[in-house]
Amino acid sequence: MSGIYIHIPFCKQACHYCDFHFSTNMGKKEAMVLALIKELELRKDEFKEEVVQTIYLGGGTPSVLNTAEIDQIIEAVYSNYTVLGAPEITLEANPDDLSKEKIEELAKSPINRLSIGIQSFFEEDLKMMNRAHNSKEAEDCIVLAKNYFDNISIDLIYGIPGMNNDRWISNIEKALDYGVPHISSYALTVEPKTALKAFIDKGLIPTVDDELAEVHFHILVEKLEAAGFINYEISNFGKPGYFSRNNTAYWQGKKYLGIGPSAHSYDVIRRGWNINNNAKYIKAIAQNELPIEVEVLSKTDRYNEYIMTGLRTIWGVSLERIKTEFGQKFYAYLAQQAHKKIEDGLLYIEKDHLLVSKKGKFLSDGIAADLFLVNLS
Ligand SMILES: C[S@@+](CC[C@H](N)C(=O)[O-])C[C@H]1O[C@@H](n2cnc3c(N)ncnc32)[C@H](O)[C@@H]1O
Ligand SMILES: C[S@@+](CC[C@H](N)C(=O)[O-])C[C@H]1O[C@@H](n2cnc3c(N)ncnc32)[C@H](O)[C@@H]1O
Ligand code: SF4
Repeated sequence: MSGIYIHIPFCKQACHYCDFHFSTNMGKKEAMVLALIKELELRKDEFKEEVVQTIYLGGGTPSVLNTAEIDQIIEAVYSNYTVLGAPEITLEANPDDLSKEKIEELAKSPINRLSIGIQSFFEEDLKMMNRAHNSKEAEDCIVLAKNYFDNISIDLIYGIPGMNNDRWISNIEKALDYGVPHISSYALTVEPKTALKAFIDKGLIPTVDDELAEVHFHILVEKLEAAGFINYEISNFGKPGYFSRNNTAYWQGKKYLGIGPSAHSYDVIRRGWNINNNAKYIKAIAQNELPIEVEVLSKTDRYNEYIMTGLRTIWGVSLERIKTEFGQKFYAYLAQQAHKKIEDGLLYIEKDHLLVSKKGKFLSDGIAADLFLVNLS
């Protein structure tokens, strides 16, 4: 099982909180599509033993591409890689791009999973975050998309300053009313060098309140679980049969190739990062150079990575795998570090797997960090 991630580095406008790589200058869109296709060709040997099971167009905003561009990119995957018979092919889309015509066209393309960046159904939140869509577009696009796509996910953000519990509950209830089978939901994070950070520093908007985010997270888990969703990863909830195969492969440590500026790649022993500059990326690819920085992962890096991702998921960390893949020294260290957290009710062991309890869930990244190793190899 392996996946290909393709980063589309353009957005119509910058959301105040976002530090992902994108440009609002669409002038290079055509050249970028050609460069992405060429990178797919240049890197095909890295995946010559692999069967691609998921293709994910993320961003940035992939829905700024027209369907001919989307088709060309997916075609380049098929012509250079071995692709499973029925792969999951996701497109991240923003509501303001999803007109009826666009959705109809997308439905004719190979895309079979639509991940829509709703974030909130409320005008106040959307304005505060500087989203390009309004609340009507947020609602209309789901109704339209449901006529053409079965596998739909929406993204929602919580812990937004000014968002009280009632507004957050309404957002969740609207998502449930629309009957989407998958929801990804993130706590608003204040990233350095974003407009959000500058506004908070100047006192123009209240700071993001961690306690509010934790309350929102627990409301989210309770409501979605009651509605039949499984919280299969801290930020991801799916009805049975609708877990994201792409994300699941990441969390289970499968290989993936990241194409496009800022995309990262992983092949179990190495991690690669593409340059996060559109002009430099296009120039390098045109010269048949891969603008990628590669880091070889030590055993300790791989252990830390497995602890971090494993504890975020319902599959947990396999103690057997720790013993066989990393050895007795790693296992003994983990057992010793986990002991206190098990006593405190933050972690538990079930069927030889270490898992985060309900009490520990919101804190899972911090709990994982306490189990990290620094220098064993
Ligand atoms: C990078 S966006 C790409 C997809 C699309 N452009 C969109 O906005 O939905 C993927 C997800 O990351 C979320 N995200 C980005 N920065 C975030 C932040 N600082 N805090 C919480 N969520 C964030 C977005 O809101 C979105 O749901
Ligand atoms: C994991 S995705 C959000 C999940 C998604 N809404 C879904 O369909 O379930 C969040 C963002 O992570 C980023 N991302 C995912 N894989 C990446 C990769 N290999 N390289 C760079 N960015 C990546 C993209 O910006 C993407 O928008
Ligand atoms: S959240 Fe999505 S639309 Fe907003 S700037 Fe980031 S990538 Fe672009």
